[in-house]
Amino acid sequence: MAPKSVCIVGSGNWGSAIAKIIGYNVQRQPDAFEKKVKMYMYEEIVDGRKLTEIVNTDHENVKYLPGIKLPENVVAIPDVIEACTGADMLVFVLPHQFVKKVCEQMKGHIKPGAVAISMIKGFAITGGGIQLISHIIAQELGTECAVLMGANLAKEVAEEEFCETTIGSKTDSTGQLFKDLVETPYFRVAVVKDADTVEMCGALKNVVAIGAGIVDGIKQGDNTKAAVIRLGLMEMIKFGEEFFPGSRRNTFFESCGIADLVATCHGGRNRMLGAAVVESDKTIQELEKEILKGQSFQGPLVAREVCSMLEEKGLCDKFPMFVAVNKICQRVMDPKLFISCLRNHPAHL
Ligand SMILES: NC(=O)c1ccc[n+]([C@@H]2O[C@H](COP(=O)([O-])OP(=O)(O)OC[C@H]3O[C@@H](n4cnc5c(N)ncnc54)[C@H](O)[C@@H]3O)[C@@H](O)[C@H]2O)c1
Ligand SMILES: O=P(O)(O)OC[C@H](O)CO
Repeated sequence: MAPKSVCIVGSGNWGSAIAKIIGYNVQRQPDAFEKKVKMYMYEEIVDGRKLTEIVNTDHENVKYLPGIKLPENVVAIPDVIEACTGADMLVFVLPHQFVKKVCEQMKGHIKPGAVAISMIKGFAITGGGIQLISHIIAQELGTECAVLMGANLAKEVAEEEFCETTIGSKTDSTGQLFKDLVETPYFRVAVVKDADTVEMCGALKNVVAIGAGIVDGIKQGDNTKAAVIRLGLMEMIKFGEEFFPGSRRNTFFESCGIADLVATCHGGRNRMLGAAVVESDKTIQELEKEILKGQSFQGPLVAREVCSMLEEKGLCDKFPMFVAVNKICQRVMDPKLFISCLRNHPAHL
């Protein structure tokens, strides 16, 4: 079989870290993958130069993953149609709010038989309710779409610190193909079939991470944060029962579940946001700009998406932590009341 060509759709903090892995891995497996990896990059000017030009000349994404050299076979392309045309494998790694628009541009330009994977941690709300991003990609582009989620803080992965991740794929062949593309000695991949639960975990942990940050902001310690992680996990399992029936309990014990909760609740950007919301009066947008300098917090948007579904279904009482995080982000609840929400959690009744 001819080597497969790969296109990465996205080039932020995680997009660049995964591009480093893929760029090296395709070189190690020339029979399986084409050497050139195309990476769609949303164009912007950094220090008077185009970011694509910086990446293609200096081989570093100075804005989103500074200090990390990218392999020279990763080529940044500002036109998503040019980037995806002819690709056999599409790796989606954009902040979730941009996915629909980018897919609309790609529609009609996808190679027949191409397969996709989503590394995006979020949901979309459509007329039909809450939707998984991988389902949107599959519907829009007519491709199979697997997912990859895990305890994977981008900087640590880019610095080659050991971690695990979970690929969820309904077919073994696609799961294995993407495992071959991304696995390294420091980035270990488990493949499971329960893809929807894997993806749901990746999205919901962003909300719990804000809760962990709120605990830091109100100066509570590790016991309280552990309670947030545990109660968050309970709400994630409950959310699966309500919205994604058939979830397997074991999936929550993969890297995409408990491990990502632990990592994000200690070291993630959404945790930082939770603390900042307590410590300052600024809006989420102002905090995003100030703290992340162009990167994106996914948690507030996911909290809003989740709570709009819970309200519609009359389920808010069963998910007090998700609801409280959303209200605190919306500035309609005093963060000091977060603890009473934990104290009165239905898991204690
Ligand atoms: N950063 C991490 O540690 C990490 C780890 C695992 C998963 N994730 C997930 O990966 C996804 C992508 O996150 P990230 O960290 O790579 O991105 P990021 O937070 O660095 O986001 C910035 C990216 O968005 C792009 N962008 C801005 N405006 C755009 C537009 N209008 N259209 C298209 N793109 C636009 C920017 O060019 C940049 O590439 C998210 O769902 C995130 O939850 C992130
Ligand atoms: O920095 P966060 O909070 O977006 O989390 C990053 C990753 O999802 C951690 O696995």
